[in-house]
Amino acid sequence: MEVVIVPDAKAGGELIAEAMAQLLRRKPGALLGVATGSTPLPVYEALAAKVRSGAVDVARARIAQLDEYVGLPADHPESYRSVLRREVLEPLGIAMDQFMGPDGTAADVQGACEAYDKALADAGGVDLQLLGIGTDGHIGFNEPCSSLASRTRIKTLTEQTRIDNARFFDGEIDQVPHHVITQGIGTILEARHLVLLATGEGKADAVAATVEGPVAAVCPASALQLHPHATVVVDDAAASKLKLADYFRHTYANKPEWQGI
Ligand SMILES: N[C@@H]1[C@@H](O)[C@H](O)[C@@H](COP(=O)(O)O)O[C@@H]1O
Repeated sequence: MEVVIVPDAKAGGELIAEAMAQLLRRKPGALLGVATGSTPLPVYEALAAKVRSGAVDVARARIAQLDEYVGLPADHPESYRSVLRREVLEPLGIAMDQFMGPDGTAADVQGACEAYDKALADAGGVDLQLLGIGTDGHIGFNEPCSSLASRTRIKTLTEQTRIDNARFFDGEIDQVPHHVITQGIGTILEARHLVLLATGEGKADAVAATVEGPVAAVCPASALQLHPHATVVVDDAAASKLKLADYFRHTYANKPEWQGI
């Protein structure tokens, strides 16, 4: 696992957008796994700026969704499909037919989950999966004690996650669905490169448990320790509880040859 400590969210966004741009230059049809939440927004803004300036071409890029609420109509403004259309696809100029995600409105939810895992595999797998992290250490919507081998499936949100996400529903927790579909941890671990971005002091405990704690289902993000190419990008505030912060800073500053993350 590589830990990169950046001064602020904007620098983290730029670093990850550049990694995505390098991937797309090598592999124009790459499948990018994207996350929702506030944290990844600087990544999408930096990548859109690169598209506008001609630094990268996303004409053949494909986008895969990480998770979705169950029961919200697909055109609900806070369905993750709508959020990603607004925050990723439209700014990048990527058409919906280059987008894939689980169907949160399916009558057969388990069938939709299995179909999504198959669709990801049939698409050749995710090349780079961007992840945020919940205050309880969740990735996607894999809440604490999710199996580290889990596949895409239905999950029940914790009260804390519903409180955290109520801000997207006019501050009303009752509007936040209880159930979600999420790529499983085993599914996420199949992506070729995992990039987790965490910013702000509120994520410091979760980041410390992810990076320096044991691999344990109680902190689902700690599963990144099992992945051969995982990059954790954190700002100073989110890094504030890392015991090895000085080592991580020193290592990154002295990378012998800059090869991206
Ligand atoms: N399912 C999403 C996660 O993918 C995201 O990482 C998390 C943190 O969001 P934020 O970045 O807004 O803190 O929120 C939701 O639970």
